[in-house]
Amino acid sequence: MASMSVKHAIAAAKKLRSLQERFNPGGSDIYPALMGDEAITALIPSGNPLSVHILMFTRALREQGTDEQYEKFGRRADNNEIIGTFAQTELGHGTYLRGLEARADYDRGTEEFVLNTPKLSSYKWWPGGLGQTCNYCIFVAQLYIDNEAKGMAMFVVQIRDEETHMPLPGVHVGEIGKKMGLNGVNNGFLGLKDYRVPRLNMLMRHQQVLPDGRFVKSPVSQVSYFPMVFVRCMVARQNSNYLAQAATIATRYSVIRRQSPIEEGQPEPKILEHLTQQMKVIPEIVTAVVYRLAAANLQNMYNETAEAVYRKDFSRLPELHALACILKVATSYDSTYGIERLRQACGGHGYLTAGNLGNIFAMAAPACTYEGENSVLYLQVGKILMKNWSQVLAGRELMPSMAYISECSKMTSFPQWTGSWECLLKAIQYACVGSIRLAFQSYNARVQSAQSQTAAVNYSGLELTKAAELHGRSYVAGNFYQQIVNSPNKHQRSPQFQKVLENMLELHLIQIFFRHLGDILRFIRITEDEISALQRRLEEVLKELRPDAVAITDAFDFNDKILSSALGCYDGNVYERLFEAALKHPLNRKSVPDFFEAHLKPFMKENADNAKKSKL
Ligand SMILES: CC(C)(COP(=O)(O)OP(=O)(O)OC[C@H]1O[C@@H](n2cnc3c(N)ncnc32)[C@H](O)[C@@H]1OP(=O)(O)O)[C@@H](O)C(=O)NCCC(=O)NCCSC(=O)/C=C/CC(=O)O
Ligand SMILES: Cc1cc2nc3c(=O)[nH]c(=O)nc-3n(C[C@H](O)[C@H](O)[C@H](O)COP(=O)(O)OP(=O)(O)OC[C@H]3O[C@@H](n4cnc5c(N)ncnc54)[C@H](O)[C@@H]3O)c2cc1C
Repeated sequence: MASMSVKHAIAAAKKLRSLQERFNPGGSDIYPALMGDEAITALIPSGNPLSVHILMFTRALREQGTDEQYEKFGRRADNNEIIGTFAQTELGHGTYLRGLEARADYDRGTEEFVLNTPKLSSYKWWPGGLGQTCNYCIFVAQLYIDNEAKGMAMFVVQIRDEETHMPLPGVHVGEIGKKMGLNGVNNGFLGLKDYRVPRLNMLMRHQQVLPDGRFVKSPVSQVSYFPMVFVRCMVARQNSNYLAQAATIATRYSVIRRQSPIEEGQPEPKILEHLTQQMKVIPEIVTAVVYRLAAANLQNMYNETAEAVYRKDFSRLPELHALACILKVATSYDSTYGIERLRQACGGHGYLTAGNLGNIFAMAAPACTYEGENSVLYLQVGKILMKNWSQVLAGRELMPSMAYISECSKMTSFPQWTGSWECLLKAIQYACVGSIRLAFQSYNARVQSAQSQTAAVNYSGLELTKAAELHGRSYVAGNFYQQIVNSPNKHQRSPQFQKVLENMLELHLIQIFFRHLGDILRFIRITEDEISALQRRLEEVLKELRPDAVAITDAFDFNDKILSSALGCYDGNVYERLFEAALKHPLNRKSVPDFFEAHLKPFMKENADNAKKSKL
């Protein structure tokens, strides 16, 4: 599987390179890299072994290396002359980066770093492509000068000979084993023993070790985390894509499959005529659209921040970090939940490999873990919200994406309930700010009672993660509302299209309202009649969107090859394709399977003989 994936990945990378040269010669590299990875990954159901090379190795060289280091390593990496990965996680540490055990000791005598993974738990473990594909990596290690720890640093390390691909002396490298999915990626392990690299192999754009061993600290230590921020932004886009693929498959299947008359004596309807089926499928279509728009917004913010960081302006890093965490978590959680719900909406055929929904789930699910495990990133955002609440209490202005927190903090009570979109959006924001206030009271009480900040974060973790989740909902719903209601290009839309968008906004806001009804009722009084009215509107808007469901998913414009699903093909010939896939199964090559003579027949004969004996 790995070699097939590498072959496909190389072919796709070549194709994309030629497309880029044709349509976007010398254009900005960020989009093709994204498109390249998404397109290659979409074409290789077992995952793209070049993904981390495209998304992290080349980017880290560009953003963390000096211009000279980019000339030496980055150009060759961008041109796929060398293939690398991002080797940060270890067998014993993934989340707590300050606990990483791999070490780089500076030898001023030879102006080299001596790299070691001192224990088994220090081995790098997980990096994509590390097992068999890569001949280089970015090796993340704790920097030591005269045995004094200086923090994390990144090193360009060649791990295999460029001609023979043999592991170099001092390198122990291989594949970590079968996974739930993405088995074409050859995630690997790497051990280094007294492995020497020249001083200039340490990426030194933001921090330096001078020849005599003097250390020049980075102006902002967190900028070394920037490669992860990029991938978090990319995950938001990638996982909304996975959800859109699953929604396309389930929608198309739901208008082909007929089952269970709604009226006695009537013909069996398409299953999408059942209201409960509409509730399973249509909200996921809308969620995919909502996250695609939010991810596009975040990507723009990343690009702007990356350019600012290049100019040594680090001011926008904290807001980008918070939003990248929020969107990476919300999109990966909601897409994996949504893909599984869509699989269940396709009955038994949803469980067939030929439907491809299981594989889409297996591709989407690890995003809840990699690039920062979701609960850990929610805690990050919870901490940031605590800091911003202190700013609110001090009357200071907040970052733009948190401005609503200041506004809501000034409200002594929630205004008269109207049920309008603005009312629903404000309700989610108001519940978020209420949660932040409660979390802050708990957190602050702990700090006041002499708990350390780290301990107070841990013991306030449930309230911090709730506040973070509601902040994510507020940001995503607010972005969708702005794009539908206040977009500058709204007048260019036909009234029919605007109506479809508004129906999607109505559905999204009502769905989020019901999903967080408990969180909202904690801070806002809403009567039973007002809630029942929203229930009616939910049923109504599902009915309104039903005729547009296929058109919206067709607009995602996934080629049948990308969907790779017998249930979701454009021509709708589901049963023919399911049967065609079944007949291709190796077990159908012979009428009598080999195991009959070898196992089944003796087993049945033995049982028959025993039965006869017991009768005698
Ligand atoms: C959990 C983390 C963030 C903890 O960071 P740490 O420095 O240990 O401590 P703090 O939480 O106190 O943070 C200090 C300070 O730094 C700010 N900050 C943290 N992260 C960032 C960031 N990325 N950008 C900007 N600022 C950041 C934080 O807000 C604090 O600011 P103050 O103002 O309060 O001082 C860290 O350990 C972490 O990120 N862990 C997760 C590790 C991870 O993401 N690993 C991914 C490995 S690569 C991978 O998975 C690849 C997958 C392949 C694929 O995608 O296919
Ligand atoms: C498919 C895949 C691809 C990957 N590719 C790469 C790669 O290319 N390069 C790379 O370097 N890494 C890669 N990783 C590793 C990934 O980044 C780590 O798995 C991730 O950072 C989590 O670290 P961990 O697995 O060590 O879990 P741990 O950090 O051990 O966490 C385990 C669990 O403990 C809990 N936990 C941990 N810390 C806290 C906390 N502070 N508060 C509360 N709970 C906590 C969480 O529930 C967490 O799920 C990949 C992982 C996967 C699954």
